[in-house]
Amino acid sequence: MGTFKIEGGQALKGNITPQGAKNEALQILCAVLLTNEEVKIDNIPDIRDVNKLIEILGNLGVKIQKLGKGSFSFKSDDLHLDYLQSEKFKEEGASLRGSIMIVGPLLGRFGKGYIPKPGGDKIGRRRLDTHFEGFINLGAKFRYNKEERFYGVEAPNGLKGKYMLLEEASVTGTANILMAAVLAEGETTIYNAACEPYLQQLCKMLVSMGADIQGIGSNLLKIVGVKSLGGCTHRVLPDMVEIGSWIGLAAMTKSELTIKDVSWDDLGVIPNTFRKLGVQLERKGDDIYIPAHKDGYEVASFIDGSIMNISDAPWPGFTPDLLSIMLVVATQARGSVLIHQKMFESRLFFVDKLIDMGAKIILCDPHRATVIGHDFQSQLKATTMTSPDIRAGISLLIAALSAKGISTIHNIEQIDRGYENIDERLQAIGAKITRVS
Ligand SMILES: CC(=O)N[C@H]1[C@@H](OP(=O)(O)OP(=O)(O)OC[C@H]2O[C@@H](n3ccc(=O)[nH]c3=O)[C@H](O)[C@@H]2O)O[C@H](CO)[C@@H](O)[C@@H]1O
Ligand SMILES: C=C(OP(=O)(O)O)C(=O)O
Repeated sequence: MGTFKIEGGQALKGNITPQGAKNEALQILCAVLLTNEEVKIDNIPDIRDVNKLIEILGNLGVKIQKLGKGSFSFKSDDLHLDYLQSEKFKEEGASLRGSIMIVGPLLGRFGKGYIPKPGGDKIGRRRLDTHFEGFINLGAKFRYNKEERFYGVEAPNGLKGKYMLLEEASVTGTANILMAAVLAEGETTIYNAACEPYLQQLCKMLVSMGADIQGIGSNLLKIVGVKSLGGCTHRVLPDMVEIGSWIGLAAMTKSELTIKDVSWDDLGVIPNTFRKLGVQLERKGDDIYIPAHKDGYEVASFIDGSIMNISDAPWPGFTPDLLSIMLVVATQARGSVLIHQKMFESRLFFVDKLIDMGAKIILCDPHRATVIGHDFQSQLKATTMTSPDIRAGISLLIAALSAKGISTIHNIEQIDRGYENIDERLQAIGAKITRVS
């Protein structure tokens, strides 16, 4: 189990450039399975989850070449599909969430796809029904081995396009069904599709490979299947959750930071949601400039004077992956705020650690926490903690960087799952953070 030691309480300063987006990279990498031609991808983040997926692709027989930092070429012209039945795959496929998205492209191209119950954060139930109902709609036969927790879909006679209304706008579910539908016969309609920028990016990549997709960016996708897809080049967007993490870090440590090349137009409500907590940020070209919040930041109130509420919703709503960061930023705001995590059931339990550090938080139930901000009248106190999931992990790291004294965070593999080289990048803007094991 890896550990960070963090000496908090110092203001940071400088520029930080966000990595390529983890959740986009996971979709895009799975799409390389759809063609036997070469696909070149730039701005792939060097993080644990992405590297694990690249390893799975390699074991499946994809020819992979590293062209430079974050830049890879993939060629899926001679796949070893028998790997999908191996014990090795059962272990490797189960180690991250993103691996689930190999099923759609494999089913679309080869008429069969398999996956063990995927991993990812333990943040409550994470059902896969939307994925498999979508494949069944396209004509696949579904089987599930309960003992081994191993899922399979098969369509030896190919897939047929269909109208479907998804039960929920699942991000990976939409990506998976879409990647199967692009090679199905006839027209598929996916209503209540997830439509976040990373899915739009996947759609654009598929179109550049020769797919026919209408409605990109909306929750109604119309796909006309094609016989085969060709190669393409694609660049991954900057990671909006990392960008939000750096905004939160700047506010909590009263630091002046510039976040470079953020692709502002793809950030949706993220900048304004930080403004609800009183965090000032300015657009400068495609950068975000955050001044040092010397006098702190004050929570806004609703027009009717009721308590501010920040909650998640499928895109274009506020991403659930930034709520833990909002919560930690709220601990030093002037005013109170209700954080409502609607999607996941067990993502707020980490507040215990913040309470230990002196934060004023009432966990109302597993989905809601009321935070009464300190307005920097009282600093959080350093402590020893263990990171339960990726976003709780980064939130605890931000808390530790703002706290007085030396904190220790264990299980930092959770943070490394989604943040590239985080210790060195934070050291470059003045943070006192060391990786001790
Ligand atoms: C690898 C990857 O890309 N992971 C992301 C992906 O996970 P993932 O695709 O697994 O998440 P889903 O979009 O399927 O659903 C997330 C959770 O929200 C619930 N739900 C979803 C849609 C909806 O309309 N109502 C609803 O309640 C689901 O029941 C589930 O508990 O999307 C999540 C939601 O943005 C993010 O937190 C994850 O970081
Ligand atoms: C929940 C997350 O990731 P995953 O879906 O990979 O567990 C996340 O990135 O916040």
